[in-house]
Amino acid sequence: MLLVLAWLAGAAFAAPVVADPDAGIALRGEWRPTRDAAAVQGFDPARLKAFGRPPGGVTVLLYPRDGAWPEGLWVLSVESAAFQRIALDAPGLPLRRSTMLDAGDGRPAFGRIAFDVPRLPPDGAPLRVHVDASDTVPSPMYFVLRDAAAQSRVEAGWLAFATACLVTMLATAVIALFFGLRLRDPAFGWYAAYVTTYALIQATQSGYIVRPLGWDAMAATLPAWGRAVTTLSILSAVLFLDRFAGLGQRLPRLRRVLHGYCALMLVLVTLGYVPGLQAAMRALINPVLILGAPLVLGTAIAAVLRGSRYAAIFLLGWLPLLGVTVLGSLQLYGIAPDWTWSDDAALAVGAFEAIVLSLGLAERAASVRRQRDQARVLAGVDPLTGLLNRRAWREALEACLREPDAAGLSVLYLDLDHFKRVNDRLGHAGGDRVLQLFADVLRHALRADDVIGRYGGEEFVVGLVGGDAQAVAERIRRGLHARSREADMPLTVSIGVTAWRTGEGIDELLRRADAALYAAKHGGRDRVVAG
Ligand SMILES: Nc1nc2c(ncn2[C@@H]2O[C@H](COP(=O)(O)OP(=O)(O)OP(=O)(O)O)[C@@H](O)[C@H]2O)c(=O)[nH]1
Repeated sequence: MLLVLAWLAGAAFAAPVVADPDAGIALRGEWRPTRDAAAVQGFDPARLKAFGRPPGGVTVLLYPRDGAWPEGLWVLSVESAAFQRIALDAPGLPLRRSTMLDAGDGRPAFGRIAFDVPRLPPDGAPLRVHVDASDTVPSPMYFVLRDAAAQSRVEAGWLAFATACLVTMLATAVIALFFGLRLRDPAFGWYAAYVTTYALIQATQSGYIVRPLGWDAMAATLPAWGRAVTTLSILSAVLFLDRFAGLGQRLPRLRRVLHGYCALMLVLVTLGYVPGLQAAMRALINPVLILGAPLVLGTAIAAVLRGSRYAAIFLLGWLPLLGVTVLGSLQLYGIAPDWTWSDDAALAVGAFEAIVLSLGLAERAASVRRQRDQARVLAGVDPLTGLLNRRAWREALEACLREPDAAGLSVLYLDLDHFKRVNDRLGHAGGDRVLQLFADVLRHALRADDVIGRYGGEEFVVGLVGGDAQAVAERIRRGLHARSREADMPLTVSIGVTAWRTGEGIDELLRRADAALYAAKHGGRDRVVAG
C-alpha cells in the first residue's frame, strides 16, 4: 500500500519534469481559409482548435517551434478530427488524403488520422495540412508529430481503452436484454437499445468500426443511417427514463410532452428520407435533437423531486455524459482548448453510465422480485391473525409430508369453545380481537418451524414435526387460560391431536384430527383428546 502511494506521489511530482515522448515534438501553427491567403492567424497545434467551415476549406501550416525539424521518420497524427477530411501536402511528396473512416493515402491508425512523414521539409519549411469540413461538423482538432514507436504506443493504449469501454457498454446491453425478456419489463429493452446505439455512435465517431472492426461497408453508408441511429439513441434514452423513473405515475403531463417530442423526432427523421425533403428536415432535426438534452434533464430532476430513486440513478449515470457532450459543444467555440481528452471522455462516460444504469436496473429487478415474493406471502396469509390461511397451510403441510422426517408429524385441530357467545358479548370486532389473541398464544407456545394456520372461523390447525404433540396441545390450552385471565375474559379451547400414519393423505389425517376434536367438544370442552 505504502509502495503504491509512494509510486503515485513520485509519478505526480515527476510528471511535469520528465518530458512525455508520446506528446511529440513542439509545433507552432498558422492557419487561413484556403481561398484567403491574406487572413493568416497563428494557433497552438497542441491545443484543440475548430477551424470553421469556410468555402474551399482551411490550410494549416505546421512549423517546428524551435526553428528546425529533427531528422528521421515521423508520423503526423491529427487527433479528434471526427468526420473532417484531412490532406497532407509535404514538400517532395504527393498530396495524401485521409479520413477517420477511410485511411486513404494516410497511415491506417486507431482512433485518429495519421500520415507517415518519411522526411520533414528542409530549412524548417512548414508541413501543409488541408482541412475540409464541407460535409460535416467542423469539430476541434489538434496535431502531434511523434516518432513511429510513440505513435504505435499511443494507438495501442487507445485501442485497449476504447475496446474496454465499448465492451462494457455492449455487455451491459446484452445482460439487460436477457433480464428484460425474463422479467417482461420494457425498461430493460429501452436501456439495451440506448446503450447499443450510443456505443455504435462512439465506435463510428472514433473510427473504431473501420479500424479494428473492418466494417468499411457500414462506414461508407454512414449518411444513410447515422441520423437514424442518433435519433434512436435519444428516443430510447427518453423511453428508458420514462419506464425506469415511473413517469406515468409521477409526472403524467411531462410524460405526454416527452412522448410528443419522440413522435416529432420520428416524423422528422422519416421525412428526412423522402427525396426532396432531406435538406429541410435536416435543418429542422438538429435543433430538435439539441432540445432533447434540457427536456430529459428537466424531466429527470422533476422525477427526483417527486421521490423517484431511479431518476436519481439515471442522473448520476447520465450527467457525466451530458457534461462531456456540453464540453464538446463549447470547445467548438474555443473554450477549454487544453482539455484534449474530451473525445476519449465520451467513451469513458458511456461505459461509466452503462455500469451505473445497469446497477440501477439490477436494483429494479431485485425490487420487482421482492414485491412478487411479498405478494406471494400476502396471498397465503390470513389478514386477521397473520397466520397461514387454509390454502397455504395445506400446501405447507403437504410439503412437510414429503420430507424424509415426516414420520414424526402430528396435527392439532383447535376450536375455541362457545365462540358464538364471545361474539354475542363483545361484538364482532371484540370476537376478532379474541381470534388475534389466540393466534398470539399459538405463536408463543409453538416453535418457528411448526406450521400454524387458521382453517376458517374460530378453527385453527397446527402441524408439528417431532416432539410430544399432546404436551404441546396442553401447553396451548393452559396458555389460553393464562391470557384470558389477563384479558379478564373466560376463554377455553378444545383440541384434537393425531399422529400421521405413513402413506396417509392430508384429508384423512385432518378427518381423524377433527374426529378427536369432536370427542373433545362432547367430552365437555376445554380439553385435549388424542385420536
Ligand atoms: N368475530 C369473528 N367471529 C367469527 C369469525 N369467523 C367465524 N366467527 C364466528 O364464530 C362462531 C362459531 O360458532 P359455532 O360454530 O356455533 O361454535 P362455537 O360457538 O364456538 O361453539 P363450539 O365450537 O361448539 O364450542 C360464529 O358465531 C361465527 O360467526 C371471524 O372471523 N370473526
